[in-house]
Amino acid sequence: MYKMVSKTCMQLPILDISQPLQPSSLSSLAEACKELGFFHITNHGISKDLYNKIRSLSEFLFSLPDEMKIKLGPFSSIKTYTPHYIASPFFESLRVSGPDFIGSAQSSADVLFDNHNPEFSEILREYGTTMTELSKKIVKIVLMTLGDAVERKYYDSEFKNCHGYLRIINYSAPESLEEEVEGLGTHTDMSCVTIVYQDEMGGLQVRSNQGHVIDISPCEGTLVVNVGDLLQAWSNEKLRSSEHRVVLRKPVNRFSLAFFWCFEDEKVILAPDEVVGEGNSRTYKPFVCADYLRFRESDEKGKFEKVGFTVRDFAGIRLQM
Ligand SMILES: O=C(O)CCC(=O)C(=O)O
Ligand SMILES: [Fe+2]
Repeated sequence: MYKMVSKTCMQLPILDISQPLQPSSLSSLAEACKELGFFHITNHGISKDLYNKIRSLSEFLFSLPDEMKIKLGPFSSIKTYTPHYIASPFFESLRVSGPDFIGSAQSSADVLFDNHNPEFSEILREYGTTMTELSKKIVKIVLMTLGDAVERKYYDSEFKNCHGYLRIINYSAPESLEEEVEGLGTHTDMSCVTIVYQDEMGGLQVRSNQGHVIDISPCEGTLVVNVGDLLQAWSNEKLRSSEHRVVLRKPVNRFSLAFFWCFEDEKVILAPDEVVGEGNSRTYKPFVCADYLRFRESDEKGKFEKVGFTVRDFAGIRLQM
């Protein structure tokens, strides 16, 4: 696995997602998507109040005994819960899948709560539908960074069947704080784009092209967006899916919401000629989305999105020197 060695700080572009795109924003965004694959969005429509509600209801859920939570997975039929020690000793998460966010949240809540709890599923419906709309907007804008015609020509034909799921993540507080610990190991995301609501703790880090570790510090009112493996492959690496991780530095728990926007399972991912560009070679073989997801989930090295078995290892074409 790659060792994160040196640290640098960097200001990411902040995109106002409520406004029509300005040419000046497009150029800084194009640069960010190409170099790092990370940027911030603001005026995204998720209030602090909505986040706090999800946080307090989820914290109650995560505080339940392990024998209750384990009824939600990973070895039960429902498989929405990832317990500690799969990704890291500090990490546990609950998955809520779209497009029926209400049904998905309710099916987890029904197992855990005796009495029907409509509030939990209702706020997750609100979060999920807002994220769905944001993801569509973000994909359109990211495609525009590849040229205006790319978005017009390919959004409807290639991206209209995308779907999303939310991972509610609870990082428990580390006890000893002699040095920082890894809450989530270095990985790339198996998405087209990911939208993360991180709390004020910080700790999200990304590795740049040059191998520098960059802190994605929390920035009031903004969400973090990153490009995932599916879009990296579809764009013939014109868009970058960067390795990132989460470190814990303080003896308090960290809470984040990560929303993954993905191609449909049966989609064949192949960069269009226009995106590859004349004179360039294609760097990925065509592949079926679900086959890649299975590759990541079934292979020991690919477990929980560990680096070493990513989309490049799966479908990358090694260019002859
Ligand atoms: O918790 C975070 O801030 C990021 C989580 C993440 O990278 C992931 O779930 O893929
Ligand atoms: Fe991630």
